[in-house]
Amino acid sequence: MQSMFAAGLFAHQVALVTGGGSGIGLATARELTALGASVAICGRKMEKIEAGLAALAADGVPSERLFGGTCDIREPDQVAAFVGQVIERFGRIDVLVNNAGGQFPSPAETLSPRGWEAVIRNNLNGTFFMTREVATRAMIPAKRGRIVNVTAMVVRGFPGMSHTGAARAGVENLTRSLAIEWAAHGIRVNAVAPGNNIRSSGTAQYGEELLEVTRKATPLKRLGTPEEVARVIVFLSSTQNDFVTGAVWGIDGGQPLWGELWPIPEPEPQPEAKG
Ligand SMILES: CCCCCCCCC/C=C/C(=O)SCCNC(=O)CCNC(=O)[C@H](O)C(C)(C)COP(=O)(O)OP(=O)(O)OC[C@H]1O[C@@H](n2cnc3c(N)ncnc32)[C@H](O)[C@@H]1OP(=O)(O)O
Ligand SMILES: NC(=O)C1=CN([C@@H]2O[C@H](COP(=O)(O)OP(=O)(O)OC[C@H]3O[C@@H](n4cnc5c(N)ncnc54)[C@H](OP(=O)(O)O)[C@@H]3O)[C@@H](O)[C@H]2O)C=CC1
Repeated sequence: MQSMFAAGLFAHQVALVTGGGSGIGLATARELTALGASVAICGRKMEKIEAGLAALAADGVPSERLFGGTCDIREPDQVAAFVGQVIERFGRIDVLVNNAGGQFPSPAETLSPRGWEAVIRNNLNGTFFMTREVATRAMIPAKRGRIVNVTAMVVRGFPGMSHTGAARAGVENLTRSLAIEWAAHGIRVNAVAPGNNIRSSGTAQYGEELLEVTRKATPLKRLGTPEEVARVIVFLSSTQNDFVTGAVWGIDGGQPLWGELWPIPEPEPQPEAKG
């Protein structure tokens, strides 16, 4: 497909995409490499990273512009080691896409403390560890950088997944704080919030039935694609948008504006107040 971006827009630039072995992360890595970037991808499972690197190589990206390895973003030591490898390999990091994340459905009342913590660590702590490492070691010294945090559509809360709703809202607020703190360093920080309606390797785990529910709750009456989300991420990653910072960009087919999101038990009817 023809790109909406100018050829060579990311030539001589380096991007680190967490969770870049699958789904939205891989679609972002493909768009960035097609535009000339060198890209480093990481995830917990090496098979996924190898599959991602193979897909990028099959696109025709030369191996000298690709790097991948395992890194659990929840572990500060692994984050430090991976970022060090990327800097050693490419010498710089211009773009960080914090895309890695995920959770499991659970009613709040039965969430165990460990379950809550697992999801907060995966989505909020991990994003912070990676962001600070890349900023302090590559972007602040270079006085330039663009960070894009992938969150989720949480403006209406996230009933049934309150842990991830809280974590993603935390990332959105972190986005705003760092956009201000690091403006002086030439670093822009933005977030992209996909609707909970993107057909990907991630949502495949939730099953076709739930995807159909979420499609029906979307005014545009279809699911989004990882490539559509990737184009918003790439737009915010480019130097063509240097006046955009601290923003949260939704890409959701209008989902937050309308209707019931998905079925959780309906609240009980309540008597009207007397006076
Ligand atoms: C209404 C919905 C609308 C759904 C609407 C559909 C739209 C969805 C939109 C979003 C799409 C995406 O995000 S796409 C991305 C999709 N991918 C994912 O979501 C998978 C990501 N999940 C993971 O990576 C992991 O499960 C992760 C969250 C990090 C937790 O892994 P850990 O190894 O840290 O966890 P463990 O050590 O195994 O367990 C830690 C605790 O968490 C609990 N725990 C772990 N998995 C659990 C599970 N499936 N169900 C219950 N509890 C679980 C355990 O019981 C433990 O608590 P104790 O028992 O007390 O010890
Ligand atoms: N698809 C959708 O509708 C929506 C997606 N999102 C979010 O968008 C992002 C991408 O999702 P999507 O592409 O759909 O799903 P995927 O499951 O394909 O992508 C998640 C990626 O993150 C990696 N990852 C997860 N946890 C960690 C970790 N602790 N450390 C390092 N890597 C990790 C996974 O690799 P590995 O398992 O090997 O670690 C995987 O490659 C996620 O944050 C997701 O929650 C948000 C809203 C909606």
